[in-house]
Amino acid sequence: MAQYSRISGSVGLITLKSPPVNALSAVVRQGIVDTVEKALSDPKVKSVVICGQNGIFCGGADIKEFAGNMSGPPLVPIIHAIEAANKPMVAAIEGIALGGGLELALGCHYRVAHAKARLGLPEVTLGLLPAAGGSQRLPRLIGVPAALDLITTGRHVTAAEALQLGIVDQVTDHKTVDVAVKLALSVAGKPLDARRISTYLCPPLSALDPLFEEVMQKVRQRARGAIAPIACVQAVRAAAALPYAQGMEREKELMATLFTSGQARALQYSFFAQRAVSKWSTPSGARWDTSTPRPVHKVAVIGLGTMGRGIAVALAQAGLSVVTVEPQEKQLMEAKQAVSGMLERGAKKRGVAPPLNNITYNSNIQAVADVDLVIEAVFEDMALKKKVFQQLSVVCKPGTFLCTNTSALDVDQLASQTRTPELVVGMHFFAPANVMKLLEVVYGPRSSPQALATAMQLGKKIGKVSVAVGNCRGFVGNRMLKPYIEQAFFLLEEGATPELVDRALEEFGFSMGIFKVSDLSGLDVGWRVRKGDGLAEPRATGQSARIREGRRYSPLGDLLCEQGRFGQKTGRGWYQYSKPGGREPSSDPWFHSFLKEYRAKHGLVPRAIDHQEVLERCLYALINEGFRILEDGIAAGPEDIDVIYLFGYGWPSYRGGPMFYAGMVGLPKVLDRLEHYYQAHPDVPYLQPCTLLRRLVASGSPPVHKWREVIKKLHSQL
Ligand SMILES: CC(C)(COP(=O)(O)OP(=O)(O)OC[C@H]1O[C@@H](n2cnc3c(N)ncnc32)[C@H](O)[C@@H]1OP(=O)(O)O)[C@@H](O)C(=O)NCCC(=O)NCCSC(=O)CC(=O)CCCCCCCCCCCCC(=O)O
Ligand SMILES: NC(=O)C1=CN([C@@H]2O[C@H](COP(=O)(O)OP(=O)(O)OC[C@H]3O[C@@H](n4cnc5c(N)ncnc54)[C@H](O)[C@@H]3O)[C@@H](O)[C@H]2O)C=CC1
Repeated sequence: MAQYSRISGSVGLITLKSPPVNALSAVVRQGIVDTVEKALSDPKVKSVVICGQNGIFCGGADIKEFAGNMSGPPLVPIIHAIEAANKPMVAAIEGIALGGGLELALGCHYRVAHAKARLGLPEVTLGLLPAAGGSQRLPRLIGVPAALDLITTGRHVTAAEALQLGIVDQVTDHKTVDVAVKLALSVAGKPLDARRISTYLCPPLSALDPLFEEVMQKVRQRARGAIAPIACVQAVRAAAALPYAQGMEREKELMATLFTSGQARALQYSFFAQRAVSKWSTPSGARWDTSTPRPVHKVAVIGLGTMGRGIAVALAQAGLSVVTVEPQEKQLMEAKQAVSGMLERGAKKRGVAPPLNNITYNSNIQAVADVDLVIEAVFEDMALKKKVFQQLSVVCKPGTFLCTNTSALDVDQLASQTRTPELVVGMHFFAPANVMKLLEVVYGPRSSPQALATAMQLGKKIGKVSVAVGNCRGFVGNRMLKPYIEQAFFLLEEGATPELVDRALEEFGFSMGIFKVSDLSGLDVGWRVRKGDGLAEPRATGQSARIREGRRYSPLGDLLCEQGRFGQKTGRGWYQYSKPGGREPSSDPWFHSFLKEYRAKHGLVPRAIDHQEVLERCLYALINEGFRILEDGIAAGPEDIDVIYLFGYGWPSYRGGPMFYAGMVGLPKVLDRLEHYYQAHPDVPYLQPCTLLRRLVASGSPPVHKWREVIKKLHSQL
């Protein structure tokens, strides 16, 4: 709703009231219509201030309404009426003015912002464009280049930047409404024609066509198949080229296409999924709202390799005190230099002082005696990790939470090395740990709700999207990756090339295909794991090299590693590079003839493989494992899996994550294709459709937000 009052004798005050972010729901929009009418018809009122309650101006349209039938008065005529008003309208922006919230403010004649406010048009991140006049008014106000930047990226700007760009007229540290009222009093009765942004012409540009061509090319490249950023450019182009009324028609037309698109549905699902995962629960009944985290001020990081360095940086940047331990003297020195460099570069970007003093560097584990929480990041070696956990259990003060950054090992086995297994959880970061947003927080059977709550809270504090997951080999993300990679290897055996597989995946929207990713992260990583599992050893004579434990196996990755081809680091892998450490992959004739020989040796007759088969086999195998994870209760719901893939594995955001994508494709189709491929490859158990998928299809393939009911039923029957 919106509340109306008259203050300082002649100022009408309209307050948006719709917690938590004063979104523009149908009721709020109706409230604005009614209160604006009241203010304009009251002869005592000479000017009007619009603000939001609880220090928040407005978070934009109510995104939940987009999924249903939109009712209530539309926003565009409301904003037109505000702009056309014959009394000055002033927006008092506190907290946020986002999307429709900023568009509402742009309809006002004046804008005052609090110094801590953030403003932006983030519609593109929801698969939309600013269609309440934002794409037409912003370029008229601040010029085409700056508007293009804001609208195509959706980035928020601070009040200071907004002032510099000309979005707001005034920034204040004081009470924003008071300052806005003062301004409203001072401009009462003054002419308003020059304050109506829709009447402006965009600031002239000398070469409009080349500018838009260049921007479009850049945006297309960055969008990797997303349609909203392209539509945003087209809308701004209309603002630059057409009179306002025609520009608005174009904005409406473009929005109509986006509004009903699958991409918009996926991105809006992902917005709510991100928020849903913070409301975690476990099969044993622990929940986010009944578990109290303990405050964490001082954290230890054990092992300053690739991961330990990034984790230490993320912690220090969030203001935590960090104690690092690295026994190798040379490694310690190198790490100190690398960490300081990362902190300095990060601080320069953010315009703050580098938090170098937040970190101490030690070679002795005794240094961690007084920390609140430890994150172990030593080599992926169970025996070593066990030893470290035994030491930590002795050295740390009572009550210290002990966390491991293992990517796949059993968290419970590590817990059993300590005297306090209830304080042990996994905190699985992703490389580079100071950049990647995802954190899997892994609870074992003995982890206490408080330990889980504390790790989740710490994740939030350091800016991660944290997802609580159960303990199993590879947890959620890496467990699902295994069948995906395996299918890619099998496709090579059957006739595909790394180039073909990668192209199919990149056209789907991944920034890199699986073979390029493998070259980047190093083939030796998986090789070591397979060797640890006894899979990568050469077979005794008579045993097939392509069968392990009764299942199909591809030794292709192992064979490359035996040749010293570890990917980018050695300059050779699935592709070739100009030098060790080179970044640009190119097709490698050596690999192609090696593959030919390999197929001939194993009697494999290559066949033509198309993009559809690549996508179906790789992605459906991964999705099937996702269903198994839900069946096993390792992830609480499909949103958890989707968020993990969106933030940790480069899944294209406009496809909503693998489980959402399965729903979009249609569960019966996914089931049918898995059945087809399993029939063709009965020695690949990952392709056998799992019970939950069958059960969902049998229940009429409900939408993704209803899956939890089916999962619950399935669990109660097991
Ligand atoms: C606001 C935030 C920055 C706050 O962040 P934080 O404090 O971290 O809190 P959160 O946990 O994120 O959020 C708290 C709580 O609030 C919920 N929430 C937040 N924002 C919204 C919102 N806008 N709508 C609904 N709910 C919201 C959030 O979900 C949390 O609740 P919980 O899930 O229960 O925990 C941050 O939240 C944020 O960034 N929010 C999103 C801001 C945003 O993106 N705003 C833009 C929205 S889109 C918009 O404004 C567009 C318009 O206004 C255009 C209007 C024109 C529409 C025209 C439609 C006509 C189409 C014609 C097509 C015709 C087709 C046909 O022919 O049929
Ligand atoms: N590299 C990656 O992309 C990811 C790795 N991980 C996991 O993170 C952990 C660390 O991996 P990386 O950083 O890649 O390894 P790394 O090999 O780069 O670094 C490991 C570090 O641990 C140190 N170390 C060894 N024994 C130690 C001890 N007893 N005490 C203190 N430090 C000791 C080593 O000297 C080395 O500096 C592993 O469990 C790995 O599986 C998790 C996510 C991603």
